[in-house]
Amino acid sequence: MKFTKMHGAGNDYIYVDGFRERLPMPAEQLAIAVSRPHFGLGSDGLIVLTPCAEADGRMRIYNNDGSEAMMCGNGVRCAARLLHEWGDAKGDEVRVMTNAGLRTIKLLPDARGRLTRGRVDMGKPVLRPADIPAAVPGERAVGVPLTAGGQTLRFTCVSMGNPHAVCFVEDPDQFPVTELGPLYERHAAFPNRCNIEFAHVSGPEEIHMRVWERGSGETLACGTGACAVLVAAVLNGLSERAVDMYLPGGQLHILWDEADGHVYMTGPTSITCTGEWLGDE
Ligand SMILES: N[C@@H](CCC[C@H](N)C(=O)O)C(=O)O
Repeated sequence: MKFTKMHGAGNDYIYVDGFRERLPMPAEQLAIAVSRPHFGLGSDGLIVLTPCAEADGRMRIYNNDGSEAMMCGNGVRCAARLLHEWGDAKGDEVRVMTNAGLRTIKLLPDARGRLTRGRVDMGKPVLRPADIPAAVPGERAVGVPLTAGGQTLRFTCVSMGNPHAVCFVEDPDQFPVTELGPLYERHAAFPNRCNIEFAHVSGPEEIHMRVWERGSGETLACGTGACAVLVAAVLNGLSERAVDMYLPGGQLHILWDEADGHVYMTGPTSITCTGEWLGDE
């Protein structure tokens, strides 16, 4: 099976061209196999692109534990670039169908004039707890206290196609993300588990964050997570509606547009390598 390894701000996936390649095993099993460091290729998960009548391609995303997610913000930029480079999408505006609906990506030139950057219309954030889903009372989950590991933290919950819970802390670099992340991922308030973000607003247009991803553990970046953090910051009156988001693997620009209520994410894509998976075990 031929593959492409890509990352967006350090969030790395194995991409399979399902237009022309056949998966050698069910995608859930393949995601676990290819993602394993040392024994596989090492990645945050697997992304499979296939034909779609209503878009330039369909994207399905699997975390490295084999669970399927609805959306991947960093992945959808990489998917758009691949569909463009493979010739399956004509022009620099690419439409990708995801389990969370259609996403449109405008490919943008980098400093060398190559179309490696992407601006994604991520749609409207979902704020009603029942739709996230988050089992908390009220119309919106803003600053809700949740207890895990003997301490109580306040979370703002947002779905960007997948569920996110955002906690504002003093210093994300020093925060025990790998200790508390897994406890909150599986907290009773989140019936489908949850992606957990720890963020610090360092200026009205600048936020630093780390993320514990549902099904993948701590990753270097999460696109839907960065969008959820901005929405949470605005809902808590902490930032402007457009910010530079700094993650351990890179930087994204996020805007929550007042006019149409959509969130727009702009960021990079990088191709690490292409190759052939033999899975000879
Ligand atoms: N890294 C992604 C999100 C991947 C899915 C997530 N772990 C989930 O299970 O919801 C992104 O860039 O958005």
